Amino acid sequence: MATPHNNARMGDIAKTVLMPGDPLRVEYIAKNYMEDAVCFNKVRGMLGYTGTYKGRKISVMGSGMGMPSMGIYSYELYKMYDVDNIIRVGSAGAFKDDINLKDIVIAQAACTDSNYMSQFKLPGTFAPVGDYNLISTAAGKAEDLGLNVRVGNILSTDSFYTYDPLDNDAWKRMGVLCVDMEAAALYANAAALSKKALCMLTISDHLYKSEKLDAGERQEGFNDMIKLALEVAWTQK
Ligand SMILES: O=P(O)(O)O[C@H]1O[C@H](CO)[C@@H](O)[C@H]1O
Ligand SMILES: O=c1cc[nH]c(=O)[nH]1
Repeated sequence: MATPHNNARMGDIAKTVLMPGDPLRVEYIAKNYMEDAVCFNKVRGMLGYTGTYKGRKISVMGSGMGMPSMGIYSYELYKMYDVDNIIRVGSAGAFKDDINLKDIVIAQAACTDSNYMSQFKLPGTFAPVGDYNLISTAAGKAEDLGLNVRVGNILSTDSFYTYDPLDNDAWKRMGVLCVDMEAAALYANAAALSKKALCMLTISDHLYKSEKLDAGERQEGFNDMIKLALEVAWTQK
């Protein structure tokens, strides 16, 4: 049962899917961390692989960039392919001064400047939150692996380039740790479809220190986060 964006058949995709924005990060994870990885999707270059990690079936698929793209791919995985858990493994720009390049942030919740939530027709403001079980499992596994992670509030924005730097200042003042472009849509879809989601991010840019990773480091420099996400995925049935 293919969709307009995914060629996989029912059963090709595991119950837990790791989801980076970049499809080349998908290939990197499949080839370096999974055994017997088989490609289930190439439509639009949005690669998807299923393989095993420590004997457990796990998939990895790209989301593309931005809330509409994450909205499509996560909806189809949850609704059409009966996926239970999506773990986003993304990159982010840091707001807080005590966060540095390559640090890992676990998104407890995701604020947004996007109109994505309007489709749910709520009589107020929705707070997109990660699944508590996945968050606490990730925090515990990070400790086991000796990784120093931050758990907190993030921003999912529609605009990578900010015309008014004061916008970032306002989020920073509210204790928001960093910015990505997809977590809020993922958390909202999980809530709407009674599924589970977690977003973890490696800091690729610091928006107040003018520091950034290059394209190669963005594609392949996220090994600690990938290991952490796989360890969390491994705990899920
Ligand atoms: O590295 P990924 O997972 O794509 O995440 C971040 O990088 C992209 C912007 O460069 C956006 O998708 C943002 O959320
Ligand atoms: O969304 C993102 C991702 C990485 N760096 C940023 O500044 N923003």
